[in-house]
Amino acid sequence: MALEIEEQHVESLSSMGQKLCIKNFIWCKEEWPAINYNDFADGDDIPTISLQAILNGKKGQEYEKLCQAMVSAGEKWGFFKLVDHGVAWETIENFRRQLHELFDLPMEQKLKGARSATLPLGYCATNPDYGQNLPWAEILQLLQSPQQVVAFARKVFGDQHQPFSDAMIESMEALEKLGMTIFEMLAHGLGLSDDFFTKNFEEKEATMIRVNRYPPCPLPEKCLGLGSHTDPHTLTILLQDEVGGLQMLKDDNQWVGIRPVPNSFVINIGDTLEAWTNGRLKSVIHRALVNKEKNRLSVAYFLCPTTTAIIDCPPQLVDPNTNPKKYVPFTWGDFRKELIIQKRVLGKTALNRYLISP
Ligand SMILES: O=C(O)CCC(=O)C(=O)O
Ligand SMILES: [Fe+2]
Repeated sequence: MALEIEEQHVESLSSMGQKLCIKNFIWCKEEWPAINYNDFADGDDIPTISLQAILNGKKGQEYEKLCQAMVSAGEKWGFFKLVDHGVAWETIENFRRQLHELFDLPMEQKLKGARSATLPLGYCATNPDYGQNLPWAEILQLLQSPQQVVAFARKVFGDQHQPFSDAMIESMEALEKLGMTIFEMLAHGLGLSDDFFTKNFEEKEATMIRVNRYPPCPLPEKCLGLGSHTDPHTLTILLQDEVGGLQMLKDDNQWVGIRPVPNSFVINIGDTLEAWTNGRLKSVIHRALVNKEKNRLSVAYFLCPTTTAIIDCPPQLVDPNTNPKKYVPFTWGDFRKELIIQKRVLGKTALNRYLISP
């Protein structure tokens, strides 16, 4: 019976001419999840931060408290949930609807916007770079570039591209604005000038969005939507739907599910921000599980600095005795090149090359 399942053709993730079976997606045993996609340990969840008190733009005592709370969450968990964040929920709902419509199209039509062999931008069914341990996911990656969004949408939808293009561009703009607010708050909470990070984000097109849609999977105990990894960028704003499946690895080496909350974002620190803050803010390993019944949609918005931005931790975050400088300065462009060559990042291997004493 088990073998029969493994021989089943995976239509939703097989590109044209490719015939993938479930067994192609089975991960090595060490990676098999021991807890389910919908297991959430109450009390052990990441902190929730509400921006309600500062939505009117006033920066009083409440602002100080929130900045501190954000930094503490970044230090202890590397993750937090953000509610009352100021992004109109209709914008997000419409975006999600458009994304589902895209993924619901016949494979043939989606492949009109397929990524090329050299640039990981566009649509792909699972990830062809991986060879083994294939992610059980359809993926769309695009840069924050209205021209690129429209070019992609035109390939897939032709003259009917406008609703998709508009929804994608509007959401990217809202996420960018939210990202800058978070960066200002983190800088403030760390005792840096408020624009310490944001002034390095002038090149909007450096930022990337990845949409993951995980189809129902007949063998969720042996497959993964996305294997354990850290995000190499600076900060991720993640939108997950109500299904659940995102898990993070706590410092006691236990996986914990991040319970979906309506109208919220999950924010996590990436490797580059960990280096930028000399290890104060933590980039934490996480993964996405799949399930037997439901499609799951998640959108990861990876904030990336300008190509020439120099990632160098400020002196305020270095103490020669207790916390010496951990990384040599590097540019985002240099690190990004490494990431493209390396293709699959396991742990923080790409960043390790900048460690002062590995
Ligand atoms: O699907 C999720 O919840 C996680 C996605 C993620 O970690 C990523 O795209 O980097
Ligand atoms: Fe991630």
